[in-house]
Amino acid sequence: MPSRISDSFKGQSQTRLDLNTIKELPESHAWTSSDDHYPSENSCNFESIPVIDLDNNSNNNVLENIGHACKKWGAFQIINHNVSERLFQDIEVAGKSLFSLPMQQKLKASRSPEGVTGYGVARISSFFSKLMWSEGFTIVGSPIEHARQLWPKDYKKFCEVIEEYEKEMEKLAGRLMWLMLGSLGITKDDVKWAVGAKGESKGGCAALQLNSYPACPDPDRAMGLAAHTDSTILTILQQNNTSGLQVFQEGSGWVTVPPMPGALVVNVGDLLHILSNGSYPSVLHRAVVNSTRHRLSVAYLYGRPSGLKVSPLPKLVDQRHPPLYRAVTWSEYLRSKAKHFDKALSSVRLCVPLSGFADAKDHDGVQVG
Ligand SMILES: O=C(O)CCC(=O)C(=O)O
Ligand SMILES: [Fe+2]
Repeated sequence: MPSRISDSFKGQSQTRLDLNTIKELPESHAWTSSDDHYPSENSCNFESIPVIDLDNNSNNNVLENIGHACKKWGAFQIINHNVSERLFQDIEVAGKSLFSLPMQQKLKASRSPEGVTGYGVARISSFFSKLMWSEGFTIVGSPIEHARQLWPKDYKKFCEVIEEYEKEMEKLAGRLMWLMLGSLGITKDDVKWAVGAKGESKGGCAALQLNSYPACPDPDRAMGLAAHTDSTILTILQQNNTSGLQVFQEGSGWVTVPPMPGALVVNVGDLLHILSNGSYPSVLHRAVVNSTRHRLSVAYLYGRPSGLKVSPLPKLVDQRHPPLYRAVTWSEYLRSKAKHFDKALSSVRLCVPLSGFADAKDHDGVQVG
């Protein structure tokens, strides 16, 4: 078992296999039905996560809809979020230009064994015996260092797009956090650490994760990204008009989140589950692959400055609702995740709610990333 978060990033050499050119699924990537959450396990498509219109002028009840979605699903899609279609196109072009580079070039920007950023296999790979059908690139802040290694003469456009995308996502993530907390009756007065001296939202700490899933010769036996929850407050995902994301719902199993042009997927992460004192489930999700289309996804992973403690918000705690988790800093939680993986939440848990979890389940026993 790895003991530090960086340990879970190891395994760079496996990325030398170029998934874009392989014609037959190698044994190393062939999941078997004895694996937890086998890729072709039944998925249900009747009902999926709600779509919420963020347009301030529309008459819908945004707070109520968001609260309901967070409690029932831990995820929802948003439209009218004010992020331009042009920026979606730009980030897609930037991601595709990165992943279509020759393998030798991509490896120049490899995540180092101690590092967090750069090119490599899925961060959760070390917890599984089979490899995943994907490659990724993680960015925190400016990507300039790695971009220079990838395109020594021509890295500026990539950096500009990434930085613009990060800026837009930071604004949107702050807005979403207050909406998600707001529907629990939490205001800025209740969360002093998230508000600056002038009442503005203090920026969180975030990472941008580009994921590439090449078309796969045997998609029923391959896994794009195995089941996990995010160690974030919330995640905002763009899934480039190609289906692949699935969320787990007790009773329904794996539910496909259909791509909608221009929409973004928002999901609750482990830190918001803790802040909400268990009211919001941090949804278990995964990405499956297909035989014809390359899929790119862009995840904005929104957390907290690493030294700040996160604990159940006092307003959500009373005699009938004792605090379910102890206070943890983001960095402490990430270390716990790297070590305990699917048991990270229970490693900081104080007790189980009297009524059981509001969410589908406690995540013990399933893979969490
Ligand atoms: O590609 C997807 O649909 C999911 C990506 C994801 O879950 C992640 O990057 O954490
Ligand atoms: Fe995720």
